[in-house]
Amino acid sequence: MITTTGLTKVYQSRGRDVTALDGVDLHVREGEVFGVIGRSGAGKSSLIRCVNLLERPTSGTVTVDGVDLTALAGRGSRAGKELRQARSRIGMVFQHFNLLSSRSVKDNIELPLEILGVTGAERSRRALELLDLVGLADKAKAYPGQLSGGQKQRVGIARALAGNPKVLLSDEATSALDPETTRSILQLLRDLNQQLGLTVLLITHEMDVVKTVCDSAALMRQGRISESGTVSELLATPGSELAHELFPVTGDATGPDRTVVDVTFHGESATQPVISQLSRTYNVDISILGAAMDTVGGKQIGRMRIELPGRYEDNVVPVGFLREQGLQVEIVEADAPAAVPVQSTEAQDAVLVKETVK
Ligand SMILES: Nc1ncnc2c1ncn2[C@@H]1O[C@H](COP(=O)(O)OP(=O)(O)OP(=O)(O)O)[C@@H](O)[C@H]1O
Repeated sequence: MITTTGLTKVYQSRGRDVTALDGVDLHVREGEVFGVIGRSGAGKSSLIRCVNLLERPTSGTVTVDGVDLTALAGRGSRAGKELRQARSRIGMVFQHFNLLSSRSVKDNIELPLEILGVTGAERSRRALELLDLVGLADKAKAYPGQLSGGQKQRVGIARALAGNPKVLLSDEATSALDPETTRSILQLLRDLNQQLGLTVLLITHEMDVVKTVCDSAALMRQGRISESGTVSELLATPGSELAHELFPVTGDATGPDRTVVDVTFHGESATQPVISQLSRTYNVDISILGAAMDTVGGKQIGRMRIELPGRYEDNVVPVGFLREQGLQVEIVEADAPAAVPVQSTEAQDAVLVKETVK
């Protein structure tokens, strides 16, 4: 639904170039909630603003629902109209809501429809329908100043949906809200995604947002996407930073000559009693050093750090058993908190582990 290729944005600031986006390739599938996470200054806002051409990319392309927006930009007044039409199929929600304080809630929602030239009666019908959809049917006549932050954001979301968009862009939509209101707004985005088949691209600096609502995620750093994929793919990627942030586990070996293993459970494997099977099959005592279990997109996913007696060389077979159960397995280096990715074959395992585990 959204594809960017080689997206680059260079700002001119006080006579020097600031590269905010440095060749971003992004692929957001139809109907998914896709989160881009990164620290302040990573380029997230630039990315989302380039996706709907609020900001003109320096180079690269943006395609939304099959339309190359970058080709429409800058082609004079006719192309401007095409671009405006394409943009009306992309809703945007802002961190600080951007509501007009002098207009009622209903009139705020009608604004984009006015710009699109929709008739008064139709505008009114649509605004009331949208207010109902976001749970604010009784606030049509209220003014933004009379609403809570969460209610303002609901109005912002209703306004973003006025043009019947297929895509919703969310620029830190919950950053100004308290945790409980954040949850309710994320739930609303999820409901809209499912009810309307809406594709949602959101940017955030909060891992909890990704965990709560996203099907897929990308990590952004210094204007680049350093990793991306569905949550399941990320969890299955050895050494994935996002996976570790989503499911942090800690715990040190209880002594020398121990094998510490991070095991990730998702899908079917999450409900199988693999640890007790492992213990019984190989007559090995297993200690749990740390664990994080959660539900993501309705699926149970989790990560556990376990310890087996003996060095890795003594545990190649039990570790292989875990892999055969469909689990993602990473051997943890003795002194480092982060897991060391282990390659697929046992021979590679041994080499890598010898290099990293003393
Ligand atoms: N209009 C601008 N002019 C000059 N530099 C800019 C402009 N907008 C952004 N930048 C710079 O581009 C880089 C990326 O900024 P951007 O706002 O996209 O990051 P971000 O990840 O959204 O950060 P934040 O969460 O703090 O908004 C930063 O170095 C920023 O200072």
